[in-house]
Amino acid sequence: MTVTAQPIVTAERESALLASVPTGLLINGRWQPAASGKTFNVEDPSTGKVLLSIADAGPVDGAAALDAAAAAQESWAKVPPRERGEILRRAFELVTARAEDFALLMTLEMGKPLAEARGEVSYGAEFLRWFSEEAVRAFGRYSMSPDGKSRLLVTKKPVGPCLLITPWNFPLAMATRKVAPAVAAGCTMVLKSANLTPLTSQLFAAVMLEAGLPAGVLNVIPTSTAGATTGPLIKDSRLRKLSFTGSTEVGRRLLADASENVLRTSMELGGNAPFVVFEDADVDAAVAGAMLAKLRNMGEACTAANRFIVHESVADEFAEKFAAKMADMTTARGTEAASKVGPLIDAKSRDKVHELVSDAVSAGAVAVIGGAAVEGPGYFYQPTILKGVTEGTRILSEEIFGPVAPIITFSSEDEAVRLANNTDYGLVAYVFTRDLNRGLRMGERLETGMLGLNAGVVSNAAAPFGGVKQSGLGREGGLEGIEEYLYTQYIGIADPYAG
Ligand SMILES: NC(=O)c1ccc[n+]([C@@H]2O[C@H](COP(=O)([O-])OP(=O)(O)OC[C@H]3O[C@@H](n4cnc5c(N)ncnc54)[C@H](O)[C@@H]3O)[C@@H](O)[C@H]2O)c1
Ligand SMILES: O=CCCC(=O)O
Repeated sequence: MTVTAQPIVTAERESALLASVPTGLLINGRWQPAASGKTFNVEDPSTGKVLLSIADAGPVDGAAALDAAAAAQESWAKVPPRERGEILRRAFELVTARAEDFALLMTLEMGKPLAEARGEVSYGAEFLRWFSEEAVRAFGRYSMSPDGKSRLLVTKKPVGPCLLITPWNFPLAMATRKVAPAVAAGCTMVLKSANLTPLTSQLFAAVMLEAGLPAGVLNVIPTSTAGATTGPLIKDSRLRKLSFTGSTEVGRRLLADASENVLRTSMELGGNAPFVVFEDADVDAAVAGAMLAKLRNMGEACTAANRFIVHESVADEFAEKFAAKMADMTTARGTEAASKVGPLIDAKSRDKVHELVSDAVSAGAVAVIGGAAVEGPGYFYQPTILKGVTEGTRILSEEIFGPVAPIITFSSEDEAVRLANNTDYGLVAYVFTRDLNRGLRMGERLETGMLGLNAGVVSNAAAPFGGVKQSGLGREGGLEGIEEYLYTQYIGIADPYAG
């Protein structure tokens, strides 16, 4: 749908916000230029225009950032948990107070509609609040050995300096989901933000300093040369943990690099979520869930439903109702009043989405709606539904990362399970059914780290987020999130009653 321009923020407001974003590297509490003096451009994916140029870290800056993190580790680990929690709580209040700035910045650099960006601010800020509460609960235990002859003291300690690498698609939440538990646990950090969307991390780091985080605890090194800048850090024996969110392809390479020093790792990788609609589902509820699971973040989410596996008896009704909702999804710059779907992140991503659609169509699929890029500036793609997709088509095995919903049908529960599990990924699945036992059976049979039961979104700071198979290792958020930044130490104590 074409719309007349009706921006809800002025150009002056955009410029003023951009002018307030720190453009340096954050090393040891100071914003500074890259040692090489180099900068790189950050672009608006709705227009292709440059928003800002920021310092471009290289290996020398990476080393300085790790020096700062390593030097701060001992004193930071001694800061009382309550104090660490209070810094996080203040950061939560500050991000919330500046919610409009964070939302607009994400819309500008990443493209998501402003309303969605506001949703990400709440989601991202919640990790700060959640871990402000968890900071004081990293308990160990004291117990008697089974033979009664000795005592066992088990404590939790911060793992030490961490390298955090984040993707471009959720510029705030992917950073807070790592930084908050690391702060709570008492770890120092080097954050390598995504080169396509580094601005939100810059503003977030400024807020962390304002909240009272001591110099050196969080160091931020945006860079256009990710491998060259972070590679030496992964090999440095002072680094104790790598937490990566991004593609399975890059994660696999980093895991190999991390094996050299036997680093602790957390890997939040790609997904290929099945969205299963049974014949007994409430089809309207399934369509509402599908809109969320598919169109949240323009489909650029690891949790995005990638394969709609629909019972043959309700497939036509589901596709028609889904298409009617998709037809209302106006594509426009996220600052436009009418915008419901923003641009994809770049031309490469948009072209890859179209390649997958064309491949499916040439194998016999039919576009119920959409099926093409949107003409004009920016990297917009039409919300698309494909019917009659056949097993073995590329679109069913690769992450689409765009607003495209391929539908494949099934006739029995066993077939639905087989189709859903037929992937190397295992992040999340969605199941729509009115039969609770069937829902629980699907939970037991599906090979995923998370399941949305009659729900199109599972993301929640209080829940353990993460996958199995090639979707990753470890969990972020929930009670489990802080454990990724702690190690267990055991002290064996002689029998206190012995002579
Ligand atoms: N499981 C999750 O929680 C989760 C969350 C968000 C995104 N993702 C996944 O992320 C992908 C999209 O994000 P992306 O395109 O930014 O992924 P990506 O793997 O291309 O990049 C992720 C990050 O790694 C950096 N990077 C790339 N090569 C590197 C190297 N050799 N050494 C060090 N760092 C390197 C990038 O600069 C970026 O900061 C999708 O596959 C999506 O499913 C997963
Ligand atoms: O892209 C994946 C992260 C999505 C989320 O945290 O909800």
